[in-house]
Amino acid sequence: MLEISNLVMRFGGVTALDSVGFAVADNEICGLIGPNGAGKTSLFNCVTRVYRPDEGTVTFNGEDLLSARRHQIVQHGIVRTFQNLALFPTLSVLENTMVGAHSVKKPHLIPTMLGLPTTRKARKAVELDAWDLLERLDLADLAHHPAAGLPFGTLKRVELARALISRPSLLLLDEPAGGLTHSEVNELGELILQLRRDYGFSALLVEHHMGLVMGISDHVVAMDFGRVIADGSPADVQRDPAVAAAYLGRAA
Ligand SMILES: Nc1ncnc2c1ncn2[C@@H]1O[C@H](COP(=O)(O)OP(=O)(O)OP(=O)(O)O)[C@@H](O)[C@H]1O
Repeated sequence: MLEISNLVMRFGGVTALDSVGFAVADNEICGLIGPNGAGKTSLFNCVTRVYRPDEGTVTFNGEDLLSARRHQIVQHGIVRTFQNLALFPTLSVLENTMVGAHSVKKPHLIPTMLGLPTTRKARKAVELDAWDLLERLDLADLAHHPAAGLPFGTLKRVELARALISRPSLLLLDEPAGGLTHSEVNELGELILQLRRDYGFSALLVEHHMGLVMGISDHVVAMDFGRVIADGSPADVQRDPAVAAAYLGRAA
């Protein structure tokens, strides 16, 4: 589904990505790990067209993603969540969820939310869909609560709802476990697996929490200094001496 090949990204003298290549299959959760500075965020930013790589190709279902513009990525069925969340604090949980539908099929939704005229029927359909997701994510009781003031773990679920309303075929999850407690991380892992069963998507999961990555990934790619140093099953990558050396090297 997603194929990354020979990707090179340089920032002045720093080579953030050095001939990176790997693939994510349909309906697969692919964990992307590596110590700080390994190049994970740069890779995410190339796939979502925030950055334009210097060399290499990224294709999604056979289509060249690098020729797409940044705002077109979502139309390819690719949606990303953010490490530090990217919700609108004054909008309600329901409205934040509905915003996710805007960029794909309903470009008129934002004017609706701002009180400008648009088709009421279209808004209603998106709202019903949002309610379904909120029920599914145990957020329905908070639907009219503003995002501001809600616990971090709850906001992470709101972000998932917003990502899923566009029914992505590829979800890019940027450190979803960051800031969560141990039990919240376990619940999040279960939730991601359940949501994949219910909605069907592939995911590329950048994560430092090894328990989560190894627990839910079908396949793990490890990076260090901009290169892929291991690519295989969670068990194989965990046992790989190059991976252990990369983490120990950084810790020393
Ligand atoms: N915009 C930028 N300008 C200059 N250098 C950058 C930029 N973005 C990343 N880099 C450099 O590229 C390398 C890879 O960084 P990147 O953020 O992709 O790593 P990472 O694996 O996501 O790290 P972390 O786990 O800490 O988020 C690092 O050396 C970093 O300093």
